[in-house]
Amino acid sequence: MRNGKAECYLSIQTQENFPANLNELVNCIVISSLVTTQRKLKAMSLLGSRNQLARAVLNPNPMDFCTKDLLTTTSERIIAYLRDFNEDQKKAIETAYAMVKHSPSVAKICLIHGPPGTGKSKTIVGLLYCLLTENQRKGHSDENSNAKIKQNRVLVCAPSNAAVDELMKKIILEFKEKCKDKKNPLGNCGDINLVRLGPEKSINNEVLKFSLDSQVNHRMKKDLPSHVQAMHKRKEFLDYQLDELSRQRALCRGGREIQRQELDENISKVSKERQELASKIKEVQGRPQKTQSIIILESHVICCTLSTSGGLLLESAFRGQGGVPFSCVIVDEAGQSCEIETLAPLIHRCNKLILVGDPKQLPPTVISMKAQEYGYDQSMMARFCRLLEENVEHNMISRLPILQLTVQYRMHPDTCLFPSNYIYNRNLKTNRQTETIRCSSDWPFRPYLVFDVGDGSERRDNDSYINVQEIKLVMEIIKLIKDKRKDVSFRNIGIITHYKAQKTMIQKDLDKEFDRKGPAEVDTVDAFQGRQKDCVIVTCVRANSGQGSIGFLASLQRLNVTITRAKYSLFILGHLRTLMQLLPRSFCVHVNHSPFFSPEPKYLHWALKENQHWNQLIQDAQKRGAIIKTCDKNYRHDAMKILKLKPVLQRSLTHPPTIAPEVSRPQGGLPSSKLDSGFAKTSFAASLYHTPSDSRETTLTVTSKDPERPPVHDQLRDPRLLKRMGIEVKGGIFLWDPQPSSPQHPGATPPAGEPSFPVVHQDLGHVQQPAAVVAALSSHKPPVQGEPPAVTGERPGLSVKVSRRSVVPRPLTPGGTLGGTRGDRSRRTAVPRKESFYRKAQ
Ligand SMILES: Nc1ncnc2c1ncn2[C@@H]1O[C@H](COP(=O)(O)OP(=O)(O)OP(=O)(O)O)[C@@H](O)[C@H]1O
Repeated sequence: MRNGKAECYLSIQTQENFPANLNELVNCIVISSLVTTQRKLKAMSLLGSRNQLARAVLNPNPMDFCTKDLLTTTSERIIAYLRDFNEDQKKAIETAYAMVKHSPSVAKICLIHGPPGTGKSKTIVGLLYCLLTENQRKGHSDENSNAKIKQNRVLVCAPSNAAVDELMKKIILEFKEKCKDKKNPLGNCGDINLVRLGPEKSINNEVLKFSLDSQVNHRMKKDLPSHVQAMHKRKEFLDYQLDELSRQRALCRGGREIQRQELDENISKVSKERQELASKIKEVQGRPQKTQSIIILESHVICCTLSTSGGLLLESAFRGQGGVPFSCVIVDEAGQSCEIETLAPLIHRCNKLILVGDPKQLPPTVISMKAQEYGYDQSMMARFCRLLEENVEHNMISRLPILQLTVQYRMHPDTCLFPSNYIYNRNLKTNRQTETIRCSSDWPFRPYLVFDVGDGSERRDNDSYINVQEIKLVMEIIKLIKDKRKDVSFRNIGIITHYKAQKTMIQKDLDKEFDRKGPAEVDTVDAFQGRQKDCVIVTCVRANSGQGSIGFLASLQRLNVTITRAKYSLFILGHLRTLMQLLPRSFCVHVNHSPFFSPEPKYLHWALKENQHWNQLIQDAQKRGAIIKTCDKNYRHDAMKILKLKPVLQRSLTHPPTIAPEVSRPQGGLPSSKLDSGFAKTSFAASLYHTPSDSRETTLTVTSKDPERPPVHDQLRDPRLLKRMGIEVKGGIFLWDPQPSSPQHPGATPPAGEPSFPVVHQDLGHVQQPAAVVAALSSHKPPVQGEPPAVTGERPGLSVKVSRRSVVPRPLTPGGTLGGTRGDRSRRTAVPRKESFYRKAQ
C-alpha cells in the first residue's frame, strides 16, 4: 500500500508479437487464480514422498480397503451412542473407527457409499463423535496436555465450501447437544475444539464464528493491552461514522453542491484516519500467524475444502511438530471431487483415508472437454469403486470392501422405487418411519407422477433451451399446490430444470404470478445436488420429436440427482416421445448418408444408449400407471391429478421389502391411480410408438431417406455426453464402450405381452455390432438378464432385430421399499435444509 493505493508487481510472459520495450499502458484482467492449480500440482508431486497411501492410490488392490469383517472392539459407551444409528451406519462407523484406532500404522482406505438421504453426514458425525470423545474428562485426556501432541485430530474436507458448511452444521449440533456439562464445555464446540479454514467471505454465516479468522480476532482482542483495545474501539467508531456519512452522501444527490463537498471531505478525512489506525493496530498487535497456528494445533476437528487442506496454512502450523498431525482424513462428497483434489489432504502424511460419497450422483464439474477426455472428471472414489466391482466380477474377491448405506430417510417409497431398482440394484430401502410419515394422508398430493406434455416443443435461446408449454403446466401445478397448502413456500417446493433459459423464464413467471413472493425455488439440477424439498417439479424441456437428442439429460447421474430430491411428491414434466426415443428412423437414415457419420453403425448404438435411462424411467412409470398425458387445453384440469382423491393412507406400508413382488402395482392404490393408469395405458404408449402386434420378432430395416431430418452433428460433438454414454472418441473415431455406465436393472422392464409397450426396447444384443464393438464386448463378463447380451457374429449393418424376448418382464420388487448407493454434493448450496412444514403436523 502506498499513498492509499494498492501496488503490485506483475511479471508477464508473452508468446511473440509483444515488444519488449513497450511504453504504453497495458490493461490486465485477472481471469482466474492459479492457487488451486498450484496446490493440486504440489499434492501430486508430494504424494510419493509423503504418504504411505501413495501405492494404494496409484495401484489399489482390495487389501488396501477396509471391510466389514475388520475386527471391532467397541466400548459400552460407543455401543450406547450408536443406538440412534441404523445397522449399516453402525457398521460403517465401527469399521472406520477400528481402522483408525486399532492399526494406526497401517495405510488403509475406507469407502462409505451412501445413496441420497441415507445419512452419510450422520455417519460422519457419528464417527467423529466416537473418535473424539474417547477418554474425555479422564486423567489421561489429551485435552489438557500440550496441544501439539494431540492424537485425535481429524481433518474433515469436502470439495466445496457449501458442502463443508453443511457438514459442519451437523457436527456442531451433535457435539453441542452431547456436551457432558453444557455450562462448562471443554471446547468451543461442546467438548471439542472445532475450526473452519478458508476465506470468511466463502463461509456460511451460521458457522462463521468457527472460522480461523474470527477465532484469531477474538483471541487477539482478548489478550490485548488496554491501549490497543482502545484503538480497536476507535476503529469501530470510525467504521460506523463512515457508514453514516456514506448514507448521507447517497441521500443528498440532488442537494446543494456545497453540502456534497462537505460530506466528501468528511468521508475522505475519516477514511484516512481509519486506514492509519488499521496499520498501527497491525504493527502493535504483531502478526496473527502465531495465533493461527495455536488455534489449529488445539483443534480436534479441522474443516476446510480439499483445496485449502493443501495450502500453506496447515503445513506451516504443523511444521516442526513431528509425527502425523491427524488420526484420519475424512472426505465428504468424495464422488464429486477430482482425483487430484482428493490428494491434497494427503500431503500431511496421514495414512488413513475415509471417502464418503456416491459416485452414482453428479461427478465433479469439469468444463474442459480435453480434460474430460483424460478422465479428469473422474473422482478417486468412483475409480476405486469401479476397480473393486471389477474384482468381484472376476471373482478375485467375494465381497466388495465398500461399506454401503442402504436405508434412506428422504423419499416417499414410490419415488424411491425407480432409483432403487434401476440405479442401486434394488438396494435402497425406505426407513419404516419415513415411509409412514410420507404415506400419511395429511399430505394432499400424490407422490409420483410423470406428465407427458405432448404438445410441448423446445426452443433455442442462445446456448440454452426453453419449453413454454412445460412452463405453463408448472405454473398450473404451483398454483394448485399454493391453493391447497397456503403454508408452502420456496422452502418446500423446488423446480428443477436442466436449462438456464428455462430457469430464468420460470422465475419471471413466478415473480409475475405471485408478486415476487417466491412460492418455489427454481434451479438447475447441479445446484440441487445434496438438497431436498417436500415437493419437486422437474421440467425436462427437451422436445424435438424428430431428432431425439436430450443433451445433458442423458446422464444417468444427473437423472439420479433429479429424481431423488423430493420428500413427499415428485412431478416430472416432459415430452415423453423425445425422452424415451431409442431408435428414431430418420436418425438412422442420417447415419447412413452423412459422410460425417459414415464409419459403420456405431452411432446407431450411441443413439440407442443416449435415452436409455429416461426410456426405462418412463416405461416404469407407465407400468405403475403414473403417466398423465396432457396438452395445452387440459393443463389446468390435468394438474388437478396431482391431488389424492381421498385422504386415506397412500399405500400399504411394505417395509421391509421382503414380501412377494407385485407385478403391476397401481401407484398408491388410490382411485385416482386407477383412473390415470387406465388413461395412460389406453392412450399414451399407443400414441407414442407403433407396436407391431402380431410378430414375435420384428426387423426394422433402416433404409429410407428423410429429407426433413435435421442434422444431428451437435449431438455427437460433445465428448462429455459421449463419454458419459460410454462412447470414446479416438482420432475422430467413436468407440462404444459396451459396459453400461451404471447398472441397468431389469426391474423396470414391462410386463410380458403388455400391448401398449413400445416394442423398440433395450434389446441391444440384437443390434448388429461392428467388429470393434464385438471384440470389446467379448472381453466383457457374460451378459446378465437385462443387460445387452453378447452379440452375434453377423455382418454389421443397419438392421435392428427387436425380439419379444427383450420385453419379458421381471417382477417388480415389493411395492414401496427399495434401495441404492450414494454420492456427493459438491455444488451443494449453503442453504440449510429446512425441516418439512409437514412434519410439524405429525
Ligand atoms: N439413523 C437415522 N435415524 C433417523 N434419521 C436419520 C438416520 N440417518 C439419517 N437420518 C436422517 O436422514 C436425513 C438425511 O441424513 P443425512 O443428511 O445425513 O443424509 P445424506 O446421505 O448426507 O444426504 P444427502 O443425500 O443429502 O447427501 C436427515 O434428516 C437425517 O436426520
